[in-house]
Amino acid sequence: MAVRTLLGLLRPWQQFRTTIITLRGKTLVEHGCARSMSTDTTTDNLTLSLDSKTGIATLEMHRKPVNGLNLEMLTDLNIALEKAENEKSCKGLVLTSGLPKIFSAGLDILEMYQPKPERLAEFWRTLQNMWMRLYGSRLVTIAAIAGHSPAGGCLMAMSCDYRVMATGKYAIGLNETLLGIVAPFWFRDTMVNTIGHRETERALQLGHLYGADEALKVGLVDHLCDQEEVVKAATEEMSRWLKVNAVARQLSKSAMRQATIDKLVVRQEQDIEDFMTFVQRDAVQKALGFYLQSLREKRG
Ligand SMILES: CCCCCCCCC/C=C/C(=O)SCCNC(=O)CCNC(=O)[C@H](O)C(C)(C)COP(=O)(O)OP(=O)(O)OC[C@H]1O[C@@H](n2cnc3c(N)ncnc32)[C@H](O)[C@@H]1OP(=O)(O)O
Repeated sequence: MAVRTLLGLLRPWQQFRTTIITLRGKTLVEHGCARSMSTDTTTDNLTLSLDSKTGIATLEMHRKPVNGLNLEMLTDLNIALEKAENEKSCKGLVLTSGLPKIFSAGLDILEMYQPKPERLAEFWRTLQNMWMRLYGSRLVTIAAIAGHSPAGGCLMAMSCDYRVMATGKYAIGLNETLLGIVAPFWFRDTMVNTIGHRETERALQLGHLYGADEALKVGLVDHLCDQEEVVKAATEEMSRWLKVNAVARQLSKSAMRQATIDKLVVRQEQDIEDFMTFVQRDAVQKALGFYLQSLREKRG
């Protein structure tokens, strides 16, 4: 009972580790690595490694074919982010992809199409927790985007402190309306905080996917470079951020972001209910089915 009361005082994402272990009984494959201070972490979906000299961790997503965010991938992301956060020597995190031409295709649509209600709720809660953890991280977070980054992929990138994107034919943005769905309020808030109200309003209604040049112009990304240079450029930028007094920087970040996170904290359960009601509507299921079909047909 005492433990329960104590857990109740913690923020949802602080409770997460306990939840994962209790609900999913999931353990990660861990192995020592010469580069890391303690251990590196590899799962089917990602690798987390820490450079002990610089204090910079790299979180590389590699869930084939497109880094679609399903429940297991989101769970791994939460565990990896918590691990980096808790490692005292870790100061910054580069979020990137090990797959060619893809940062992340966003949410795995199969999680939302013909879903099982229990899993659907857990999926959404795990996504909420991942966003709160990443957006509110004490670490300097930089997204190294060397590929497409629609919807949930764009959310992850926007949740970082800085974005480096590859020049080329890649697209980034919140394209939910193209699927016949609606970006939830905390996706929208994150975009407003990144590129401003008017540009977000336009982008959301149109489901606009920005090319790299246009994304730079509106401030959706901060720097462009060649595909091969993306991680290097992110790491170089990181060293500039790490020169700033960490406490002052963290307090400034929190002053800018905490109110946005708190909006979801107080509405987390309602948001899960809203999501479940919306996604299970016949019209939405139909639209998702058409969209999946169009993706498959594109391949021929
Ligand atoms: C009130 C509150 C309300 C709340 C209401 C609900 C709010 C929900 C918010 C939603 C957020 C989201 O992120 S929704 C997800 C949005 N994501 C997208 O629209 C991306 C769709 N994908 C693409 O555009 C492309 O795949 C892209 C990423 C550019 C890569 O193109 P490529 O040519 O390299 O690859 P493809 O051949 O297209 O894809 C390879 C395979 O991966 C599959 N695939 C691609 N993206 C996928 C995806 N997101 N989920 C599942 N599967 C996907 C394809 O079907 C193919 O499957 P096979 O043919 O079987 O091999």
